Amino acid sequence: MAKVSLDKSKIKFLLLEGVHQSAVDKLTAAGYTNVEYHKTALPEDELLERIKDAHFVGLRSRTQLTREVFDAAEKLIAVGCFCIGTNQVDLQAAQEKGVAVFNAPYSNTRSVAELVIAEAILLLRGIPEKNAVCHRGGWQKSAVGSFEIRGKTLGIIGYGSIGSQVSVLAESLGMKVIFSDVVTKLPLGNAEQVTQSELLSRADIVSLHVPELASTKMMIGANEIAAMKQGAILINASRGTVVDIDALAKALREERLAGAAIDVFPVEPKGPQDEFVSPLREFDNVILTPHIGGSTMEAQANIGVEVAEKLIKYSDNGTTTSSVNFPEVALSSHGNVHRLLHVHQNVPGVMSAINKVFSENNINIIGQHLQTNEKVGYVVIEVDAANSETALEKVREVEGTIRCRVLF
Ligand SMILES: NC(=O)c1ccc[n+]([C@@H]2O[C@H](COP(=O)([O-])OP(=O)(O)OC[C@H]3O[C@@H](n4cnc5c(N)ncnc54)[C@H](O)[C@@H]3O)[C@@H](O)[C@H]2O)c1
Ligand SMILES: O=C(O)CC[C@@H](O)C(=O)O
Repeated sequence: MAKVSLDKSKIKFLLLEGVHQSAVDKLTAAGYTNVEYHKTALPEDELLERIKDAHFVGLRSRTQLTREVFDAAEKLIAVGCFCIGTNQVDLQAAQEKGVAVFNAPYSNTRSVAELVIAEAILLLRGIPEKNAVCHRGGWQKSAVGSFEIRGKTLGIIGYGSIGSQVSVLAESLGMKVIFSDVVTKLPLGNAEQVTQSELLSRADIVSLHVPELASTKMMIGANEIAAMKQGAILINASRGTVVDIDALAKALREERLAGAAIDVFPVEPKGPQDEFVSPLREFDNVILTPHIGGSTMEAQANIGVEVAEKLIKYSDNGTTTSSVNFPEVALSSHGNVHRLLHVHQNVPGVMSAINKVFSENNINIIGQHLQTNEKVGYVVIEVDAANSETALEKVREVEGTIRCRVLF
């Protein structure tokens, strides 16, 4: 019988943006030795070239996987975002091509939460300006404008994995926490859910922890900043599209806000060779960081393992648990049977056509696992080894098929 399950050594992993070595180690230990590793994001033309024969791609926040890239990526099976955000990936295009996308939803959340708390303390004490003055030879020894965070009100917009951890840390330091979210959330500790407008009017520090969505684009603009307390502080470690930077710069220039900490920007340099351009560079009372909220050794090592494991499981046995765009199927290893992984448009008639292939060709189905979302169906069919090649050939012809592969 012809070999239809791809040899592991032929499965190409394209890893970009310096994902942690732990990912490479995991892949290698699992038998995936064909790993092409790049320390940076690739220029678009090079990405289009390198991704052509890749079965898996791993990236962080700088690589844009557009529809054009998916069109070029003829062999792509799955994408691993070695981070939380998946806004850099055209999830719709991925789904239409039958490409599963995975991320690491928790591994760097503590790192972001710690940074936010540190920034809140530094900004309330006016440390960024005092530090800048010292560097220039000055000596601003004064308590004016310096405050403890104890007793102050922290307003968290987006009470998810990161927002809720910031909440717990802030309360442990004696802060009062209020939060707003589009979903009703169980408050941790003594935190209180309020409307966004109430939050803006009450908080001494506003910290943003929402994902990049059409609904969060520019959600903090001139009106929202005007609604904040005089002398309040804004922290954004979510996504650069969430805040109107020009409106923020204006409020800082007018001394409406006492300071800000911004980790993410509408346009971020592609790498160290590019200049970081922002109207916020002029302010000593703004902490500017190069999108490193989640960049700690602990977080990156954990992310490397977590995402590599998800890619390995999908490659080895078809499991899609926790994919962000794909129906979730959890499978154990397949022993002696062969496993067909069939991705199809979720329209009436596809499953009956697939099942007809098996009955008409007298192929016994040993096991079948089906999950769907509104666009895509993912069915895993276990068959006897002797029948997998015929089954693969026939189900590939079923109308509505997006892709199909076999594992053994
Ligand atoms: N700076 C960094 O390095 C860094 C690191 C990790 C994550 N992030 C960013 O932080 C974001 C949040 O991460 P998370 O793990 O807490 O995500 P999460 O999905 O756990 O939480 C997001 C929360 O925002 C809420 N939300 C969505 N739209 C909202 C709106 N319009 N108003 C109020 N709440 C809204 C959601 O209901 C959810 O509770 C990520 O999507 C990512 O973009 C940045
Ligand atoms: O590592 C990165 O580039 C992105 C980190 C962060 O924004 C995330 O979404 O997890």
